[in-house]
This record gives sequence, structure tokens and C-alpha cells, in this order.
Amino acid sequence: MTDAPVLDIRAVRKVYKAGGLFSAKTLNAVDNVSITLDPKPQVFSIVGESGSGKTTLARMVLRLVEPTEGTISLLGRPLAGKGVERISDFEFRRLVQPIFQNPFEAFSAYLPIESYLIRTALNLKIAPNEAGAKEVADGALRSVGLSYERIRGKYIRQFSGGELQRLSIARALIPNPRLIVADEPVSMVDASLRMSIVNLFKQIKEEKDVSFVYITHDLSTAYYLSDTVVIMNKGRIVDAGKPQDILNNPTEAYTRELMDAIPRLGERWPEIDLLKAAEETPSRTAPMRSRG
Ligand SMILES: Nc1ncnc2c1ncn2[C@@H]1O[C@H](COP(=O)(O)OP(=O)(O)OP(=O)(O)O)[C@@H](O)[C@H]1O
Repeated sequence: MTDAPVLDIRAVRKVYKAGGLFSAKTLNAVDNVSITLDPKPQVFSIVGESGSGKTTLARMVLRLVEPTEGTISLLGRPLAGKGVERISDFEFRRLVQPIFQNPFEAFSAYLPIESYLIRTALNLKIAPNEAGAKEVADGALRSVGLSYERIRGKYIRQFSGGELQRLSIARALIPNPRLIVADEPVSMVDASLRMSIVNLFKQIKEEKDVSFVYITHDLSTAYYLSDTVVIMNKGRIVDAGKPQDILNNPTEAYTRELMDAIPRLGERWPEIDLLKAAEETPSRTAPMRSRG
């Protein structure tokens, strides 16, 4: 294993044209952002309100958007940036996997779910044949409290949003990636299931040597889950540190505003709610609820 940072974002900027095609106005969606994730597995949260630039940053890490300036490296190797020799797409997909906000968009309505998992294992050459791919899929599914047997032959309509997000996570785990970039992964999941997904990230980080970039507008799950939190506002990082330090000593008025937006239980937030929810997390072997 290399000692290079899992992810090294250096002075990255993304400038969009604002105000139409012929307008000279520009917008710094991400403005001179630098972030380093050391090699130890961790959850690194990027928190901010709508429009703060979180998704643009995540999309640059996922190579879905090109940075206007700056470089991004993965395990010491260039991932994005002008004039750099980038890591190949194949290798990139083995090392970095996305989880998106809407699990219903992650799968087609016309294909059984298992076909996605098998295809991922075969395309990324994690297994040499279909039998091997099924085994790999089963391992990934068991990591999220499911199994190949339970999902076989089922379609997206037969799963709840929470189950589908678990399936997205299982698919992301198939290549045994070093980094998962999760963009608002629980915001469309039923509130009662949110903590079970959040706890799954914690468990995967600890058991599988995977780091997470967790993008969210929700400071309370970031606080519960993260090793490090950065707060973004108008494309810039305005606060950064361990969650406890940020909450006890927010340096920016903007961070305090985000904290104030969190519903409180009496005057103490949010530990009580979160810990209670964590206790209700279903165990890994809990039977899957099927709507089929
Ligand atoms: N393709 C684009 N063209 C022009 N402007 C864009 C584009 N994508 C994003 N923006 C603008 O960049 C800014 C940052 O957007 P971004 O989606 O990164 O923010 P965000 O914090 O993720 O917000 P949300 O949570 O609503 O997705 C916003 O002002 C947005 O309107």
C-alpha cells in the first residue's frame, strides 16, 4: 500500500458561464479548494447549503466534470487536471466508485438487479466468469445485509428506497475500491432508514479499508459519521476540522447558521436523536423486506 494520500485536491477551481451563452459573466462554482485525505480509511464530509459547490467538487473527483484550474490525484497519481497524464478509466473505476442521491435512477426498471452486479464484476475484471461474478456479488451484498439469493430475479420496483441504496452500495463495493464518493446518499431515503445507511458507511470504512467523501447539506449525519468535516459556502471552504471541534468552536458565522438550522431536542442536539436512531439500525442479517 502506498503512503500517498487517497485523494489530494489542490487549488481546484471550476468556473461556469453564468447568465446565458453570450454573457461574459462567470461563476466560481468551486473556488480554490484544496483537500487531502490521508491513506488511513476515513469519512470526509463536505457540508454546505444548496449551491455551495459540493456536487461540482464531487463531480470533479468522479471525473464527470473537468476542473478549470488545479489538480486532483488519487494515491499519488493524477486523476484530473490540465496537461497531466491521467490514470486510465479502467483503473479509476476499480479504485473510485460513486453513490448518488437517487437510488431509483441507479438501476433500469427492465433488468433484474443482479445483472448490474454481475456486469460490474465482469466489466471491471473482478471475476473471470459468471459463476465467479455471482460469488463476488454475493460477498458485496452480504456486506450490506443482503445476499444474492435474496435479490435474484427481482426488479427495482420490488425494493424500497433504502434497500435500493443498499444495492447501490453493494455495487460500489464490487471492485473493492479505495474511495467511495457519496453525493447526498441518504436525502431520498426514508428518515427511519437513514441511520442504517449511515451506519453502513461506518462499518464498511472500518472493515474494508475504504474511504468516503460524503457530500451532504445535513450537518447532523456528517457530525455523526465523519472523521473530518469541511464546510463549503459559495464555492469556498469556510471551516474545516474534526466534527466535534467544528461544532464546539465554529469559526465562521455560516457554520453557526447551518448548526442553527438543525432541529434540536431541547437544547442539546443532535447526539440524542442520532444515538437513538443508531440503536434502531437493523442488523446485517435482518430479513429483507420485499414489496414484490
Ligand atoms: N453546468 C453548470 N452550468 C452553470 N452553472 C452551474 C452548473 N452546475 C452547477 N452550476 C452552478 O454552480 C453552483 C454550485 O452548484 P453545485 O450543484 O455544485 O452546488 P451544491 O452545493 O451541490 O448544491 P445542491 O445541493 O443544490 O446540488 C450553483 O450556483 C450552480 O447553479
